[in-house]
Amino acid sequence: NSKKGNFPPSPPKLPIIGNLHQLGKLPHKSLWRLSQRYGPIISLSLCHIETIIISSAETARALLKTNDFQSCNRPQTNVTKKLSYNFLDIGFSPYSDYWREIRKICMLELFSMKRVLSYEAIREQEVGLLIESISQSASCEATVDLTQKSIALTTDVIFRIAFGKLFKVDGFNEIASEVEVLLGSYGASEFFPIPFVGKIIDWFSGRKARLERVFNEMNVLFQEVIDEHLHSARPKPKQDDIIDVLLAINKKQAESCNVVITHESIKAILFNIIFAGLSTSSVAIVWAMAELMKNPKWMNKAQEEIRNQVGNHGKVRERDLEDLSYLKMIVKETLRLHPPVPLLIPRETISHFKIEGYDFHPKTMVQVNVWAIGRDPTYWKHPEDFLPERFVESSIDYKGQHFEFLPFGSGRRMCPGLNMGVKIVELALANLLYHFDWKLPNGMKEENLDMEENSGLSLTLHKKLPLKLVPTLYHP
Ligand code: HEM
Repeated sequence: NSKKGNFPPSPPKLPIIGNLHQLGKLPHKSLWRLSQRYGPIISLSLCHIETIIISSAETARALLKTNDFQSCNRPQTNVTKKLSYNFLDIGFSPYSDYWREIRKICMLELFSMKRVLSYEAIREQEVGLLIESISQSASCEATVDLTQKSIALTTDVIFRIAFGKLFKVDGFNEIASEVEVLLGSYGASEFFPIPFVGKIIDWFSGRKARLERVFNEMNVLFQEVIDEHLHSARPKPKQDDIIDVLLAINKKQAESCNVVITHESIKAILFNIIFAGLSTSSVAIVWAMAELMKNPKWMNKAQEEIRNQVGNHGKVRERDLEDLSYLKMIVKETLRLHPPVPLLIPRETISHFKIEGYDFHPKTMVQVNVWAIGRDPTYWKHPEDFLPERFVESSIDYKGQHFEFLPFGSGRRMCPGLNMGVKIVELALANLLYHFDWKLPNGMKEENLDMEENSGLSLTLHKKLPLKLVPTLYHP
């Protein structure tokens, strides 16, 4: 290593693999333990990749606010390159004129509050169907797999928003989990000091073939829906879906825009929207319900608020959500204890800067452990407890300005789908609590409900075991 300077503290390394073995099965937890020992800025060598881990609100602010521009690149891997159509997307594309332009267009056209609200009917209909299907189980006191139901809900909502219709794709859940694992892990070609040897290892281990297969399946699906949209016989939709919006930009932009949104860029953006929106929102619904099962007092309080507010309207509509302040606190508390993306998406530094006297050299990978920050006793009383009340009369929110609470990140790379994600989580949760009383199956006690996180080579933090509950229909 030829770089000089004041490096952050680092745990002892092994030859070749460096600190790789210290990541363990749950990297956010292992890194949290290391930060308690070595401080809020630590440096690790993951084979030959230099990585800095940030684990306090102050250092997160210094990175994501003070040095946001200097650190807003994304590390490039074979997986992100392939799945993002050679970096034509928003999430994995390096910082560039193209990325700035495409993110600006998407913020205005796809993620604006107006656009998010335009999909209200889709969310309400899909949540209605979810409630209908759970009601059937409730009528015969059958157990419901809420993990599977939440994934089905968010998939259907995102598909309808993106493609304009439901698309039942055989094996889509497998593609989705393959994408998650590929994105959340590194292959030998990234880590191995000699890239050529790494490529051979990835070839023999089957990783390369998995990537090709997943990409091809995803590509066929995206091409099919784009072709359908281009087909002149397609009836004019009541409201534009994401492909309509992007195709319209593609048509009119040639004269006015610095970058061109091609069909490849549309597929890359679809890749982001589908995979960024899907599991993040569904895991938040699952964790919230699991925490409420563990804390029946909070469950009752939430149900009381919702049932009083909604009365006998028969369902919670999006316009009711504004008045459900306790429900909103539950969502915040869930995102604090179980941030769906616990280490954010890795950043890469563009130029040199210092935080707390430590040098950050160009091309260093940086990860922010928002899971650890959300449990830091410096900012949170009883940090391990699920206490929605902590947000009463608190101005703390998740919009990237309170660095002790960053479930959507902060700065230039912050999640643009925040409004879309929060709307679906709040609406689904409110309706699950309005329509049903819930108990654990087979007389299980709250304290025995398993809250283990999944062992995870995935960017998203899942509950390890599916959440299975027994619903009883509530009659207003
Ligand atoms: C509860 C739901 C969600 C959570 C917790 C969440 C969280 C995040 C986080 C932590 C990041 C990385 C931010 C960073 O690196 O600083 C991110 C990025 C992103 N999210 Fe979300 N997200 C959610 C829903 C969505 C939805 C519904 C969409 C799209 C419809 C979406 C689209 C994106 C995109 C495109 C990026 C990449 C941004 C960039 O690199 O410029 N997210 N999200």
